[in-house]
Amino acid sequence: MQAIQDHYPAEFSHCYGCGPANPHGFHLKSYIDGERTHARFTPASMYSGGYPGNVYGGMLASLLDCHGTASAAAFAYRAQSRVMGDGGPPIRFVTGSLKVDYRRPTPLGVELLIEGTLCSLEGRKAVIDLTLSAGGEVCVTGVMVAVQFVAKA
Ligand SMILES: CCCCCCCCCCCC(=O)SCCNC(=O)CCNC(=O)[C@H](O)C(C)(C)COP(=O)(O)OP(=O)(O)OC[C@H]1O[C@@H](n2cnc3c(N)ncnc32)[C@H](O)[C@@H]1OP(=O)(O)O
Repeated sequence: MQAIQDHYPAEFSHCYGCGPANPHGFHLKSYIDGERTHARFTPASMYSGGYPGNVYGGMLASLLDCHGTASAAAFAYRAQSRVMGDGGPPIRFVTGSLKVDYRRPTPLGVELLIEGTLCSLEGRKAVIDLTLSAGGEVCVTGVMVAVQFVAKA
C-alpha cells in the first residue's frame, strides 16, 4: 500500500520529517483508512528527551507536523472525490499552526502510533485533530491548522 507521502511531487519530497527523497530524514509514512489516518514510527535512542528513557518533545511535534499535513491532503482528495496520483494537480498542505499538548512522557524504544481525524475543511484550511500513542496510551495530542499550498505566480 502506498503512503500519502509517496505521492508528493519530486520537488516537494525533501521534507526532513516525511520526504521520501531526504536521505537524512525520518521518512514518516502516513496512510488513510476510513475516517482516520495513521502512521507508525519508533524513534531511535538519540531522540532522548530530558526524562531518561523518554522521547524529546520536538521530535514528537515533528511527527504530528508531518502526519497532520499528509492527513489534510488525504482528506482534501477525498472531499473532492479524487484519488492521489490521479494525474490532476497535486493537493498539498503546509502547517499554518500546530498546538501540541504533552499529556504523559512518551517512552523510547516503543513503536508510536500517530493518528489524525478531520475536524473541518473549509476553503484552503483544514483542521486536523492528532493523537500520538505508545502501547495503547495517548501521550500527546495536537490540533493543526493546515493550509493548502498555492504556488505563487
Ligand atoms: C505542492 C506543495 C507540497 C508541499 C508538501 C509539504 C509536505 C510536508 C509538510 C511538512 C509540514 C511542514 O513542516 S510545513 C513547513 C512549516 N510551515 C510553513 O513554512 C508555512 C509558512 N507559512 C506560509 O507559507 C503561509 O503563511 C501560509 C501558506 C500558511 C498561508 O499563507 P497564504 O497562502 O498567503 O494564505 P492566507 O490567505 O494567509 O491564509 C489562507 C487561509 O488559512 C488561514 N490561515 C493561515 N495561516 C494560519 C494560521 N497560522 N492559523 C490559522 N489559520 C491560518 C487564513 O486565515 C485563511 O483562512 P480563510 O480566511 O480562508 O478562512
